[in-house]
Amino acid sequence: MESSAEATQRIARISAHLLPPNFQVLSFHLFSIMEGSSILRRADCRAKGGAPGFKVAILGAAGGIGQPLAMLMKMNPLVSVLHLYDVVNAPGVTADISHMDTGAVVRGFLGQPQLENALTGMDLVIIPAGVPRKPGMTRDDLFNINAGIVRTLCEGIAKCCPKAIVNLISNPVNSTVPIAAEVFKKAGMYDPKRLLGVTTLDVVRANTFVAEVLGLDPRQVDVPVVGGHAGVTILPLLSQVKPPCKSWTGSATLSMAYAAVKFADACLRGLRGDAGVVECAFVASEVTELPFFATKVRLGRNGAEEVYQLGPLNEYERIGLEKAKKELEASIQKGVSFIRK
Ligand SMILES: NC(=O)C1=CN([C@@H]2O[C@H](COP(=O)(O)OP(=O)(O)OC[C@H]3O[C@@H](n4cnc5c(N)ncnc54)[C@H](O)[C@@H]3O)[C@@H](O)[C@H]2O)C=CC1
Ligand SMILES: O=C([O-])CC(=O)C(=O)O
Repeated sequence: MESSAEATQRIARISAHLLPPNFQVLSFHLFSIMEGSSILRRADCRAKGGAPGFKVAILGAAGGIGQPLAMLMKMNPLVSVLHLYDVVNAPGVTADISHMDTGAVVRGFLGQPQLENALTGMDLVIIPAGVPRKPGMTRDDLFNINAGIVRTLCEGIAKCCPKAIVNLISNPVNSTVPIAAEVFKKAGMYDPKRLLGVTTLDVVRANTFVAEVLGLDPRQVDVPVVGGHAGVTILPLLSQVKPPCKSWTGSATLSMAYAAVKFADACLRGLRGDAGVVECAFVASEVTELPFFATKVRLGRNGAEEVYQLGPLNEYERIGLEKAKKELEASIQKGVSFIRK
């Protein structure tokens, strides 16, 4: 099989035939630099021609969600710099993604000693780091491992990019968001608008399933999903589905990466100043008596600039809401106590 070095030389030879003579020298020069250099050098080469845009870091970038998420963010025209951090395999994933001929410059960061460099200067930090569920586990079973991981990563954010918008994917989201909030409070930089638990997968799923039942294009369906992101706390408001209607395993990685990108893109459009960017997210909230709750939020230059009320609920949804709040309260408290203990 052709090695990557051989492939690079072959592409260089072909390009040289296709390019005008003055570009041929440049082409060989560039390819020899690329082949002999480190991953970081490759990224720096491209940085000179990099597109304007936002700086985004993915923490846990080598995982089941992290890899497709990194690929999709590399394709996002709003991203100029993409930092890929993980405790394993970050260089390999970075090398692979960096060969995509899109505008964003990609840089890889491996292990705790490189966390601060990964985070410095970032506008948006997306966190899919941590262990996923295995069959038979609840999301809360992940708490013991993921709570510590999220704490460490958020301490890094507090130090290196305190103004960044944070999209938290690691489960259990109902507890990891309160953990992040407590870490940020301790560091004296907590801004509730900038911390968002990603519940987009619930919306994406609800849109897809409802569209299937109604025979519609899922892109035309909008199901608000409120509450939180676990069991009974996930409350789709089917009475508020748009367009209005009369009737009605392992852990996700690819659809979650899609959902994470949909949400991150909305955050970046908000940062850019676009009007009317609205998504569901698990945020600090006064919509119920609980300190955090997932509802529709309007995303702007400062993050979640407006948190929307629930709107009218039917009887079924009101009962669901009470169940959701009970479980959510315990999960939030568990996260808060983890840091305050
Ligand atoms: N919010 C949501 O809707 C969803 C959340 N999830 C959650 O996302 C998380 C990740 O899931 P997968 O990607 O499938 O898991 P995975 O195990 O495939 O990937 C996790 C990655 O995190 C890395 N990691 C572990 N400790 C780290 C640390 N201290 N710093 C940086 N990276 C670290 C691992 O090396 C691995 O590459 C899980 O907690 C899962 O439950 C999954 C699906 C949906
Ligand atoms: O179920 C899991 O463990 C992963 C997750 O949050 C989801 O797929 O909604």
